Amino acid sequence: MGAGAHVDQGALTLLLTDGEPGLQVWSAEQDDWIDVPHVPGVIVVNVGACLQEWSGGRYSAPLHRVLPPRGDRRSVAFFLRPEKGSPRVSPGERTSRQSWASETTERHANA
Ligand SMILES: O=C(O)CCC(=O)C(=O)O
Ligand SMILES: [Fe+2]
Repeated sequence: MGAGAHVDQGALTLLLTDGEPGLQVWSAEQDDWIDVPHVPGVIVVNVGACLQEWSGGRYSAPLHRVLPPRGDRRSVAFFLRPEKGSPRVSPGERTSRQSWASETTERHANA
């Protein structure tokens, strides 16, 4: 199954993939999608919208997607994130991890 362009909602995502291609990350520099290489045994660490917010933008949550795979594709993701619906304090405002993720995805889309 594929996944549309998004940023992960939480703080960190740890991802194991099986080598079947599909995962891509957006490169503003290249103005294009880039395949995330599969390296056996390597765990992909992805910054999510919460960590971006907490770090004041020092770490940025990358826009990524998963193309519909041609064959069987399996991935295992561990999401480190605040409990659903729990409010988080960011400088000056109170907002939820979901709205950070939507805002960040939107910002990427309009960049
Ligand atoms: O399956 C993948 O490689 C990534 C999935 C993903 O981006 C997600 O679950 O947030
Ligand atoms: Fe994701």
